[in-house]
Amino acid sequence: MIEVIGLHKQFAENVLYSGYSVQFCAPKICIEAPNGQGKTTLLMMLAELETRQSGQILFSKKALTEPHKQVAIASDCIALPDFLTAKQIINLSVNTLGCDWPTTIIDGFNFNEFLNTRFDALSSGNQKKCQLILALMRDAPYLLLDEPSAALDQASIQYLLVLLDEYLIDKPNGQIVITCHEPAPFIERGFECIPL
Ligand SMILES: Nc1ncnc2c1ncn2[C@@H]1O[C@H](COP(=O)(O)OP(=O)(O)OP(=O)(O)O)[C@@H](O)[C@H]1O
Repeated sequence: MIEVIGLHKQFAENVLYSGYSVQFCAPKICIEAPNGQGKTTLLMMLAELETRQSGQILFSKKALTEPHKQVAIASDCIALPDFLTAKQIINLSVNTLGCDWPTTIIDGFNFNEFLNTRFDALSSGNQKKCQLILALMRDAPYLLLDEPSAALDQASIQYLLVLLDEYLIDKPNGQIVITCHEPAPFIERGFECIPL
């Protein structure tokens, strides 16, 4: 369970969260809220890639000790070295995090033919696939996906849904949190929708 307690977050004068508390109890959560409400910022704070002014974030009642091992996140907000090819970027994760080369996920997303394309030359859907591959290959117990279906073709959305169906099977304390403006397919697959 992920628990946010008394969160305060603002950018300059823009207060996004003031004394915000929430418990994400269901294994699969979909956060739905209008543009600009702070969904991406919340995911980034959960992954400790964005600071907060105050408040606590607990995972199974504890603060994270090794965020890069415990949490994997995919978001357009996370800048990738876009002068590298997709294969080189994936290899960075293989080498630095000790993950296996994600053959099955790359095949599932029909991404093989784009591996030698520079990230900045990929289409938006293929950039999204690359971000998802990088997060999913880490097999972390907590998986955070920021608008994972945005820009994906239908076949890839279906593949993602199957992957997410199976993701938690070997992770009894794991959780998936996504943000999504079109949550219907995720709700059909057992995601609980939570407003901010
Ligand atoms: N690094 C930053 N510096 C300043 N303001 C920021 C920064 N990151 C986000 N914001 C602001 O915080 C607010 C919330 O942004 P965020 O991206 O979290 O919203 P969101 O709910 O994910 O929106 P969307 O549905 O459009 O993706 C916006 O007003 C945004 O401009």
